Amino acid sequence: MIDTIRALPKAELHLHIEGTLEPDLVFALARRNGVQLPFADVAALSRAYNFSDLQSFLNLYYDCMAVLQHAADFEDLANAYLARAAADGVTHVEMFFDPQAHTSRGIPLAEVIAGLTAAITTAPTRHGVHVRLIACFLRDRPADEAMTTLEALSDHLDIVDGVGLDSAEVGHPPTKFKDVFAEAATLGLHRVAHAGEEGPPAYIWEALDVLGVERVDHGIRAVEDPALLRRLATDKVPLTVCPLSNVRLKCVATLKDHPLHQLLDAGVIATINSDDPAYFGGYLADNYLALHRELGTDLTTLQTLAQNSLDARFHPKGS
Ligand code: HPA
Ligand SMILES: [Zn+2]
Repeated sequence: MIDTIRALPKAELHLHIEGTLEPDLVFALARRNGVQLPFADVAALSRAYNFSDLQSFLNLYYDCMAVLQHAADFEDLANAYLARAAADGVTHVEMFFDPQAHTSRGIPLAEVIAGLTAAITTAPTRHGVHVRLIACFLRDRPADEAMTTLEALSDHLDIVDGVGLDSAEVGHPPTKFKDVFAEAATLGLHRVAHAGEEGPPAYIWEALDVLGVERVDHGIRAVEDPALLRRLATDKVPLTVCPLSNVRLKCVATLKDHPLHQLLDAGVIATINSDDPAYFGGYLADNYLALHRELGTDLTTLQTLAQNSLDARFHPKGS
């Protein structure tokens, strides 16, 4: 089955490049950059991958980023991910990155973008993968900081063509970023937002109605609201669902409890994605395989999910 899954052409539309930082690369980059880590070795770090919720993951996710210092680190990180994605049959990635997680540590935005750009421009020939960037604002930081970040991003619209919203969801509703997303729309940027991962269905409505998002990241709590399911289905707003992430962050108790099939039965366009694969126990094909094994998702449905991911791209021709 894994070979059949890998052979399906697919897009990855919900992937945080910082979430592809594997423990061995954390230690290699720490050595290269002289960064002191609070973990003795790879095994000790791996043992910390036992999360109770989104925040417990975010704490480790931000800590590990300390090793990302120079453009070459971001380039190596992206190349390592793209090699794995290509092996999984990924042909197109709309890749998230978190500018403020780096600028707040004193790493210039230009350094981050230079490294990612180096990997992205060689990706079609090196990995057979087309890549675009979506810059996510950290929703637990002030909205005016997001606006300043957007201004800085406006110098890089050749490679960044969308904005998103991530980090700690509950207590930080989409409306907080109304003005930032309005400005992003004026700049011609695509708009997405994490909503309904831990937060309530009301946050998904806000993402749609206040931020004008074209896709919803996660969105699984839409199953609690029949009117919202009808809205997503009628307006054909894709959800970027991340099954292994939802289990690891305890948004669902087990994969058997995952609402994917309810979403599909309601006519919602769902796609499958790996979110932060280094932290959540699997890359894209692992997510498809886990659905098949544990949720009973049949091959026809897996094919539909893969096709949905291609249809939900912002850049259908891979440009
Ligand atoms: O799944 C996520 N949710 C919110 N913020 C994030 N930042 C990286 N991954 C995530
Ligand atoms: Zn995410």
